[in-house]
Amino acid sequence: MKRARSRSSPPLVSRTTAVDEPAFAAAFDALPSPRTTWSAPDDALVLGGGAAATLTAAGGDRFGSIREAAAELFESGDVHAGTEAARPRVFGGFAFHEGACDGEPWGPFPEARFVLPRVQLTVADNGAWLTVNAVGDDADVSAVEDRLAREVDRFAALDRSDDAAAASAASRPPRPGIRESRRTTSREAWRDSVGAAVDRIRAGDLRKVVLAQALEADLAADFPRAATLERLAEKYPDCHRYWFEPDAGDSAFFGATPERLVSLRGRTVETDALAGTTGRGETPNEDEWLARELLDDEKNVHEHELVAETVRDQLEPFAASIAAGERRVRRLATVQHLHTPITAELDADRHVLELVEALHPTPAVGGLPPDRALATIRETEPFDRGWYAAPVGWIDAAGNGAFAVAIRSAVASPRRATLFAGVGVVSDSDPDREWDEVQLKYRPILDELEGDGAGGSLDQ
Ligand SMILES: C=C(O[C@H]1C=CC=C(C(=O)O)[C@@H]1O)C(=O)O
Repeated sequence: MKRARSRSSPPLVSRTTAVDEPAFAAAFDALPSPRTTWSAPDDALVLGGGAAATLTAAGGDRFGSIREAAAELFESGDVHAGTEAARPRVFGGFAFHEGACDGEPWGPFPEARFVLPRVQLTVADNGAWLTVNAVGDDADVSAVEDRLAREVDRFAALDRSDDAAAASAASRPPRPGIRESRRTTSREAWRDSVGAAVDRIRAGDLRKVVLAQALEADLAADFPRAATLERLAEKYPDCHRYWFEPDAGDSAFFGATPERLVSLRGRTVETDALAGTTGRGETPNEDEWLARELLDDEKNVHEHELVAETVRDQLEPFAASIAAGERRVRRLATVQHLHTPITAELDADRHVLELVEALHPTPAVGGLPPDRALATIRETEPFDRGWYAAPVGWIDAAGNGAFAVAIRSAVASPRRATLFAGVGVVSDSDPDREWDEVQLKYRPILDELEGDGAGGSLDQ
C-alpha cells in the first residue's frame, strides 16, 4: 500500500483579494492546468488552476492517508483569505475501490488525489475573490503578493460575467456530436448479469447490488470544456458540479450529480439517501403522475429504504443525534428520484474523511451486504469504475468538508468521452427496465455531447 505524499511541504502562504466577477468561460480558459471546478447548491463556485500542493494516495488506507497529508499541509499557514469561502481548501476525489483506476480511461488518475489550487477564483454570495496559494519553497509572502497582483491584472482583462455577449448561450461553442460509440455491455450480457444478481438476491445471498455500464463515445469535434460546464450549470443548478484534471494528459473527470455523500461543518452533518428512479413526463400532469407512482412503488421504495437505513446505521457510531426528513421526490431535468434528507449532530469533533470512509460506498452505488456487493461488482462489470460513483469534494484545515457521489459523470479528452451509469438491482428488478434506466442516467452528459455539432446521436 502506498502512503500519501505531499509533493511540496508546508508552510503555506495564501493571499486573496476581491475582484470583479469574470465570465465563467473566460476564467476557466485563463487558468493553467490542472484545473478544478467545484460548485454545489449551498456552496461557492470555485475554479482552481495549477497546483500549489498535490496530495495523492492509493490502497485501502487512502482516506486516512489523504487526511494525514492534508493535516500536514494545513499545519502552518500564513493565510489572508478575505472571505471564508476563499480559505485554503484541497479539492479532489477517490477511486471507487482499490484497483479501480487500473484500466483505461483512468491511467492518469491516482486512487486518491487532492489539489490546493495555485490560483483560485471563488464566486460567493459576497462577490468574487481571487487567491494565490503557495507551499514549501514557493511560499514567500512578497512573491505570493506580487503574483496575486499580476493575476488580478490578468483577470481584469477578461470578459465580465455581466457582459451579456460573453454570457450568452448563443456565443458558446456547439455540442460536439458523436461520431461513433461503443458500449461495455451488450443487452444480452446485461440481461444475464442482472438476472444472475436477482437470482443471488432471491437466494438470500445478497440484498441489493448496483450494477453499472460504461459508454465510450468518439466525438465529431473537440469537446467544448467550459461551454459544457456552463450548460450543465444551467440545466442542473441544484446538483453538485465538478471538474478534475489529472496532472498528466488532456483528460478530465466531470459531472453533475444530485447525490451528496456528506457535508460536515463543525459537528453538523448533512447527507442524502437518493435511490429509486423514474423518468420525466411530457407535461406537468404526467410528471406528477410519475412522481406519485414512484412514491408508491414497492420495488423503488424498498431499493430506497435500504439506502436510507444503511446511511443512518453508518452514521450512528459517530452521532449524538440523527434525524431523517420525509421521503420525497427529487425532480431533475432528466429523471426523478426518491430522496430522504438526513442530518446528524456528532458526539465529538471529527474529520469529514472519517465520515466519507464510513459512508462510502452507500448502497445507492454499492449494495448490501457491502463486501458481497463489491465482489459482485468486480466480477460482473467489464470495465474499471475509477472515480465513477466515488466521493469527490473538498477538505479544509478544520477538517470540515463537503463530498458528493460522482455519478452522472464522464471522463473526457478532446475527442473522446467515456460515460458511466448504474442502477440498483433488488429482488424484483427487471433487466430491460433497468437497461432503460441506465440510458436515462447517461442523459445529463450525453445531452451535452450529442446534438448541434457536426456529428450524430446515439442509438438507444
Ligand atoms: C448509480 C447511479 O444512481 C444511483 C443514484 C440514484 C438512483 C439510483 C437508482 O435508482 O438506481 C442509483 O442508486 C447512477 O446514476 O449511476
